[in-house]
Amino acid sequence: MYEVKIVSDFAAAHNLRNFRGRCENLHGHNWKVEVVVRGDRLDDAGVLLDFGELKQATRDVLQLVDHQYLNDLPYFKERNPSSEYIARFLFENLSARVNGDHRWVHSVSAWESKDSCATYYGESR
Ligand SMILES: Nc1nc2c(c(=O)[nH]1)N=C([C@H](O)[C@H](O)COP(=O)(O)OP(=O)(O)OP(=O)(O)O)CN2
Ligand SMILES: [Zn+2]
Repeated sequence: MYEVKIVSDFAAAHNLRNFRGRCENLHGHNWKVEVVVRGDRLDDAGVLLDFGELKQATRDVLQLVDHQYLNDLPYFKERNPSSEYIARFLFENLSARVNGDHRWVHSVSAWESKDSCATYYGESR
């Protein structure tokens, strides 16, 4: 099994509904995002997935959330824009772009601060 990982980031505002305390108020974070892709076969160049391609796919997906008020996005109308659900949103959108027969998005981690992170792994693999 092979694994590649890239990191990226985005900035956004949110507030957490039904959350006890100050996070119910409008505020923002600079999220750091880690994307892990796994697979069992390398291409003719000996790579699982070009880092550049993965970074570009990640940037494309991050455009959906960067500098947005996350609560306004349809995905977060019924789900709180917690780091857990943000990681899941990114995972689902990236999987649609990156997954193939021999490689798949394994996890997406959303670091809300330098010491707090949530990770989504998906359900099928
Ligand atoms: N599991 C999760 N816990 C929390 C989330 C989350 O997405 N998943 N989000 C928040 C809020 O976004 C909040 O903005 C975090 O605020 P902060 O004050 O930084 O949180 P802490 O209390 O952990 O900060 P310390 O200053 O380090 O105590 C909260 N929780
Ligand atoms: Zn927050």
